[in-house]
Amino acid sequence: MSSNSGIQIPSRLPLLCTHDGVLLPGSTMRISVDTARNMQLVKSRLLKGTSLKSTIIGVIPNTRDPEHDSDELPSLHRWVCAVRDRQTRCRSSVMQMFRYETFVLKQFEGGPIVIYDFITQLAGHVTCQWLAGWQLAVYLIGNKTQASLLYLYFCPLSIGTAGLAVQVVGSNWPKPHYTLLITGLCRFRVTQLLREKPFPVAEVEQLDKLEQYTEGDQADGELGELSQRFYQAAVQLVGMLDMSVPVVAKLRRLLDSLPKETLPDVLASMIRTSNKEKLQVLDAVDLEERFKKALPLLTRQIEGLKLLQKTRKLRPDDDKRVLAIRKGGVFPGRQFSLDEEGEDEDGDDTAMLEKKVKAAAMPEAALRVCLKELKRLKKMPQSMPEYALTRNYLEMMVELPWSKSSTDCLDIRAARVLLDNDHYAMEKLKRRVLEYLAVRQLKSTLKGPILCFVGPPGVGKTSVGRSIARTLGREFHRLALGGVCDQSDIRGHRRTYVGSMPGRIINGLKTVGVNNPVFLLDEVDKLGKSLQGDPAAALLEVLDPEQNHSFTDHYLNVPFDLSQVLFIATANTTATIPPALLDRMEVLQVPGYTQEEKVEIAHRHLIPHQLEQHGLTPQQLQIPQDTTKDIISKYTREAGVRSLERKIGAICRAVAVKFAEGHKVSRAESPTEQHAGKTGTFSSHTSLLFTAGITPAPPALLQSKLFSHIMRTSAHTCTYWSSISLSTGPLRGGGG
Ligand SMILES: Nc1ncnc2c1ncn2[C@@H]1O[C@H](COP(=O)(O)OP(=O)(O)OP(=O)(O)O)[C@@H](O)[C@H]1O
Repeated sequence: MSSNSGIQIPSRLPLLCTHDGVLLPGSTMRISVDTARNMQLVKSRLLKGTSLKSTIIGVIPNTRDPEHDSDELPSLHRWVCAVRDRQTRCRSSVMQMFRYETFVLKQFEGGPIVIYDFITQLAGHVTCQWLAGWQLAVYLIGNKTQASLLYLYFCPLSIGTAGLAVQVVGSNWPKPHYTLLITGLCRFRVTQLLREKPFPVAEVEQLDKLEQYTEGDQADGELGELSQRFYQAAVQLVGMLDMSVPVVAKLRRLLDSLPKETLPDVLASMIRTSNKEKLQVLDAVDLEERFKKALPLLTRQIEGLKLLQKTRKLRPDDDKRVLAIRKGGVFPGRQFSLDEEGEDEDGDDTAMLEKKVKAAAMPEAALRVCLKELKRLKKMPQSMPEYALTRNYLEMMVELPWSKSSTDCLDIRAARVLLDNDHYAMEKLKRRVLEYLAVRQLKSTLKGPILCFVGPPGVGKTSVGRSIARTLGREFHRLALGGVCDQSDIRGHRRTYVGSMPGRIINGLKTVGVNNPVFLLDEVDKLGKSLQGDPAAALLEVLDPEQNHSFTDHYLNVPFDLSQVLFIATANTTATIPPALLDRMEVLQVPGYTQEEKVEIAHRHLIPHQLEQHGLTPQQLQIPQDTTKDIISKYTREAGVRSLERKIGAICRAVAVKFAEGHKVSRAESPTEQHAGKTGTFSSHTSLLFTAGITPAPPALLQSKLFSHIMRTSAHTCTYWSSISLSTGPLRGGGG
């Protein structure tokens, strides 16, 4: 503004009434324009005008509640009055009149008498939103001796800020609106409203003379002292901030170069102040009064900062909070505030995002795209729908593990032990996996092959995949491909689509946070096909070691190197896997288990696992091998062990119920206590079945449909069966 000497604002200004806050001279703010009048102003004045003058508009703060603000222009040119009998009527009746009994007063006598104390009283009762922005004058009319009758005269705040529209951005979403970036130049007073439609234009009187600031004549007397105190307070405030932040350093320099008269406006727009306080500063046409109004606000901010520094030691990562002042540039840049609480993220989040982009260690191509998007983002108003899309994109890009990988801790002996511990049998499969791991140990950049475990359900294909990840010390991620029939599930959507997202591969990488996890592509044989494309075809690129170093997800639109990812696929059959996909994988058949193997798997893995799952100890429940064999041969018919595990789970639940009930297995109740050895322990075949509600029934009963049904169903049913059995007296048969 200092260089603006000689600029005179036009004597006629179009008026923009805004709810967005109070524009003070020397500050810049964004104003959202969506009312019909304001839209008209933008269209016919800002967008059509060609001269500098046409970009200067008058901004009138309209702090009435926007919800209750009608399309009507605030009564700029009307005398709006209310009557109050000072003696008899209570204030609420004033309020009512204030709101509903307004009328046009044609004649009035006497001069304006502003009764300040009355205004203050009233201000407490009128919602601030409603009152603020209105200048209130009270006229005493009629017989001056009848002072009880008061006429209130309201006229809208006639002081506003002439502003230069620096940027106009329009959008049609969610409804047509413009966003203006306006820099405040000086105060003006509305002297006469010239027209109201299509947008208000008024005759104005310029209040702050722009050139007066540049003349440099030092004020003396009280004003000089006040301005010096204000300057020192401003220096103290800036000194409390982090000087390494560029905007703070710039502000410090500005404090010295700006004329002192401008400081109240500039500082009041930056520090934490309410709209009401800003209005008071705006209303203070007299410079001395303005300093007096703004100085307490500045002192309050300093005290607040001192308190904050006392209560909270600044940590290095707390510069984020200090950065909260970075609401853009300093005067005449964007309006910025020292608000630390609540909205610390908003203003500087693009700066944070930029930092994250630079720290993400992404390849050059990706970095270039990100920086370009970031540049666009900075220019975009936040209200634009594309703002959110671009932000989401950038956030996704910075979260991806471009060069973050876990270190393999591969020891073949340990791997063998681990695989043996996790899985019984499966010799062929384990041998091949060990070979694969051994080659990987020798050549860490091994490209392929991609292993595909094919076998019936429940034979441990998925859990071997998990074990491999554990053996390698890598992150594990399972992609369930069953039923996937849209290729964008794999490759993502292009960003032009509404609600676009990256594909599962990229999402999985984001979840695990490293670029070398073990990805288990579960059920590749159940991939579907639809009008949305063939996901199996999209997988071809992913699974081809020659191509997957530059896998391009449609959403990211930049290549991501998948060559470090270890892909393992599982399928129940190769018949439905597309040949091209099958060709890229090494198929390892995982056959079903024999009965003996199942018994071993049950006792080594499934029973301990189920006991742990049900909170039981091996002392509380021991399942004899005979029982396991019975369950395998008579109640499960499967190649894998999933249903066997379920049956063991059913037994555990039944036993858990007994223990939870504090059930003591007494001789009278349980004929099997002798087998159990001690009360509350279930170990023998008979006691086990008894406890699970599976009574050691005679062979005929064992074969019966009812018994099979019980074995197949829940513990609840089993308990029911138990009670029937108990009530029928001592049990016959059963072994142990
Ligand atoms: N050899 C084994 N040793 C130990 N546990 C096993 C073995 N085989 C299977 N299991 C167990 O069986 C359960 C089912 O295994 P898993 O889910 O891996 O089967 P799957 O072959 O992937 O089945 P599907 O084809 O239906 O996905 C798991 O709890 C697993 O631990």
